[in-house]
Amino acid sequence: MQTKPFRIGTRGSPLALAQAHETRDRLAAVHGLSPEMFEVVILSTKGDRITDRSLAEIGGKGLFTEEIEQQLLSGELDFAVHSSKDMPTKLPDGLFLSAFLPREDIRDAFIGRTAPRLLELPEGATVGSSSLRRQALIRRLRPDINVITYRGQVETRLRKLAEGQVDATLLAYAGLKRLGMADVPTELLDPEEFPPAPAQGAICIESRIGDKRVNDLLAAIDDSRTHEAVACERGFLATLDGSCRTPIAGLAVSDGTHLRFSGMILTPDGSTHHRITVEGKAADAEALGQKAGEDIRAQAGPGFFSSWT
Ligand SMILES: NCc1[nH]cc(CCC(=O)O)c1CC(=O)O
Repeated sequence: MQTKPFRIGTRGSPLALAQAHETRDRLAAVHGLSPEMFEVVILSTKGDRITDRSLAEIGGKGLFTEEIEQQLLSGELDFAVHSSKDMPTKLPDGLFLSAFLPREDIRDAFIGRTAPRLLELPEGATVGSSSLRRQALIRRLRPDINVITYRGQVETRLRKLAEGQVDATLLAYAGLKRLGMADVPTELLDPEEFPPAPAQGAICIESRIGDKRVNDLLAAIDDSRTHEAVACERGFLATLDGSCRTPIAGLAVSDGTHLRFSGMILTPDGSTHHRITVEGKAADAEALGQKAGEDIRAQAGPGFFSSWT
């Protein structure tokens, strides 16, 4: 039997730690293991160290994952826990997303200081968000709003808001709930009008391909519906060459047999957008997402994408 603890890699933010602890607790419970059989190893990533520039400026890909993946590949870690939303669509050779926890609420939360709802903000109000998707969606609904880049951990963003640096901000409701801050939002945005980022609200586990001992352990907590939904959303993102530079939204729902995906792409100024919906077998999740990506690309035409560069 295994005697050395499994080493779990995570970032050190309160949200990352909450996610790693939830994963550890689920694994311990399902396998009847003591929590001491899991050691949570905290690593700092480039994304944690650079907080004064937007993710798009730094060049989003792998910012929150690179250091952790190196340690997975070298065998320092057995697996890593991430927000699926932060994962590049292409992983390093030898690694894969082996399991997904049951998805949290997928909605974006609006936290308003000078008005409780996005559409009620005063003319010309300032909203802080570093996400190009949120920036574009805000501008689509409220072109008068001044959107400013706004990064840092959830706690930092809420402090800046309380200090009056902005009128409002947006955060994933999932993260707030995991931090015990479910009552912070003043509005939960309708996912039809304000669709989430691909993979929002889903915790994933990354591990080595072929590491049977670890992957068997992880398979026991994999939520297959979340796994299928995120595979579809990431297929969409990958086909559109998604990085943090692109305003892309997408949400799939799987009932285990059937899957339905809706995606949206916008110009960064929110003036133009396209939507797509596809349905099919849950088993074809990734291919369905890719097809949605190809179809929306054709629908939008090449002129649309010049706004992204
Ligand atoms: N690095 C940003 C990030 N990655 C995952 C989450 C939230 C949790 C989730 O979507 O699972 C957040 C913060 C936010 O968008 O508010």
